[in-house]
Amino acid sequence: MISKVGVIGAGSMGTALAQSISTRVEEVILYGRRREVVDSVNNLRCNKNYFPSLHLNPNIRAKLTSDSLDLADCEAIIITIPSSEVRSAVNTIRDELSDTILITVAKGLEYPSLKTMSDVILEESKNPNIVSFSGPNFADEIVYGHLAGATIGTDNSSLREIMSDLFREFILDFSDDVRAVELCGVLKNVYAIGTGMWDSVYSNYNEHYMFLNMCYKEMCTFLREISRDKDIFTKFCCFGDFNLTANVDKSRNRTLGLMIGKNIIKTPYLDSGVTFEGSKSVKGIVELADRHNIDMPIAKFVYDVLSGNNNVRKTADFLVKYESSKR
Ligand SMILES: NC(=O)C1=CN([C@@H]2O[C@H](COP(=O)(O)OP(=O)(O)OC[C@H]3O[C@@H](n4cnc5c(N)ncnc54)[C@H](O)[C@@H]3O)[C@@H](O)[C@H]2O)C=CC1
Ligand SMILES: O=C(CO)COP(=O)(O)O
Repeated sequence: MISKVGVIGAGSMGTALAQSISTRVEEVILYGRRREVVDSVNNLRCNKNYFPSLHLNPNIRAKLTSDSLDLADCEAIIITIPSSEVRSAVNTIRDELSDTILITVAKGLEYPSLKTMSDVILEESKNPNIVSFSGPNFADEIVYGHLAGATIGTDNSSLREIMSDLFREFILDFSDDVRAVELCGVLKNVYAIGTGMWDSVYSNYNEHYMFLNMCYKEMCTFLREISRDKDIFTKFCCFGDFNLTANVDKSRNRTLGLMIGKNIIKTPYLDSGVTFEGSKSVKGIVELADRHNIDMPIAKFVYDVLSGNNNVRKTADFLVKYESSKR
């Protein structure tokens, strides 16, 4: 159904999705900021900064975001850059976005607006054809064509059909609450950091799964308040992605929590250049929770430790006492 797709962001997820959908469409343009990445895609047929040993399919071409983009030719555009960059990136190209489908993959919340990326994209582009794509998806597995599940957020049935065709490499489920799908991705990053912190202090399986359960309960309490989709809890974007990111050491967010807990990284945590989405979103999640009067001690734990206001051991002990006091 779709023949040409633009992917903004030639990092891990951008390259992975470009490779995945290239089997379904005639042409994929991968838009990158760095000349060396664009040159390696076009001349060596690989993205040497992210997946140096992967041969990219021949219908993937790369372009510099600073050049003329010709985005108007693309029937769909997938936005795969860190959330903190989305507003300015979309603003720069807003005149070319009026007729396309915009797919957001970024798992972050804007601060201090507390807007999800679909809100940000709508505000900047004025184009309502926005779909959220989220699930338990490590880019380094997608890029090699391994099976994966994802949730498509859209309330438009024809977009649903188009997405089913475009992402045929995935097992999909659907939600008509675009924002809830995105918030699942934001929340699971926060709890992945928290679980990493917790696991740096408590190392038994019982302790790990007790905490994991507490995190999921807190995440569900938040979603129950915010989500129009009452079945969101069993979808890929929620249960699957929460588990993947909190449990698997390949997750950057979980690794950040582990490294802080083991004193490899000092707090207050300052931006390192690595895409640790949860560290940027946690303050917004804590404020959203306050706004809706939702008790979220674990999100506060993560925020307190990252901002240097408390250490992992003390805060983990506080959480145990807090949970016990609810009896
Ligand atoms: N890597 C993964 O397994 C997954 C990542 N995501 C989400 O996708 C988003 C991107 O993550 P990754 O690809 O992993 O990050 P990454 O750090 O691997 O790549 C991000 C890329 O975006 C580029 N970039 C930044 N600002 C840009 C701009 N204004 N214009 C063009 N390019 C720009 C950077 O140069 C970098 O190449 C994040 O929100 C992440 O949570 C979602 C699912 C899985
Ligand atoms: O979103 C992801 C998997 O679904 C990637 O997680 P990290 O950003 O923690 O690596």
